[in-house]
Amino acid sequence: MGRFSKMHGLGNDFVVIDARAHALDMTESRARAIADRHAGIGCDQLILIGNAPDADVSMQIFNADGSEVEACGNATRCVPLFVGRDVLIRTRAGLLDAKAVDGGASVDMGAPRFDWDAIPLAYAMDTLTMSASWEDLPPPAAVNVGNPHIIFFVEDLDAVDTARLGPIIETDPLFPARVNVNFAQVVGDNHLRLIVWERGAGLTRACGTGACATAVAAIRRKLVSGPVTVSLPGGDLVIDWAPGGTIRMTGPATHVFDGEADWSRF
Ligand SMILES: N[C@H](CCC[C@H](N)C(=O)O)C(=O)O
Repeated sequence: MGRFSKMHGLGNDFVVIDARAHALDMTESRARAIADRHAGIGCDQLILIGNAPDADVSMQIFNADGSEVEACGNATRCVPLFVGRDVLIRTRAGLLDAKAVDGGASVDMGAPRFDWDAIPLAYAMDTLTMSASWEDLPPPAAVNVGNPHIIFFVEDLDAVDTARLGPIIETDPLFPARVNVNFAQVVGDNHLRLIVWERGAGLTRACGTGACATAVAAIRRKLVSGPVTVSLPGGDLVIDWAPGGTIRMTGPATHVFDGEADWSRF
């Protein structure tokens, strides 16, 4: 039997497994089965905490569709709560410094990348205002914050059919690794509203890396100035970034319950 913790960041929910003492072979199909909300435990992402030679812990991230990915902002904020102290985390996107703050955590998410081949895109293009369009959406921006994001700034977020447009854009051939799709509305000099169709998970109640990417793109386009409050369906995150620097994300982290499971059954 193996223990797990059910946790979330603003309703973006996770099954967190401590694999430091007993390694667990996680495959796409096993991750998908665990994440299944009807036949499994249910989560947007599955998080495996392990050992790392150059950090306090390692973190592996699997989307609900089983795909292993580079970064997850909301889960990163849960790690200090899960481990019980501030931690340096080794991820596929690099080393992340996560410190517990009242009710959550503050994380240095590293520096954003903007080159077309760092997003990645299938061919060269300006990523501040892309020469690509989908239906009547405005020209987007693209940012890599460890994982790939495209950001549309719209006049009326409630008028956008995010559930229909999200999967179309996520799987567009312009994105060889697929993409997380961010729909944002500027609501103040330091305030954005955001809805995210996540690669490999669909519409979630919050996306930490999406909030980072969207705040960075808005600052680059001079639509807002930092620190930026990003209001997602599940609640608010505060993102601070200045050109040339790293991104600081601060927000809640919640432990819901612990459980036990026989992983061989998945
Ligand atoms: N769906 C993302 C991973 C989870 C990101 C999100 N849950 C967050 O809080 O950053 C991807 O495929 O890159």
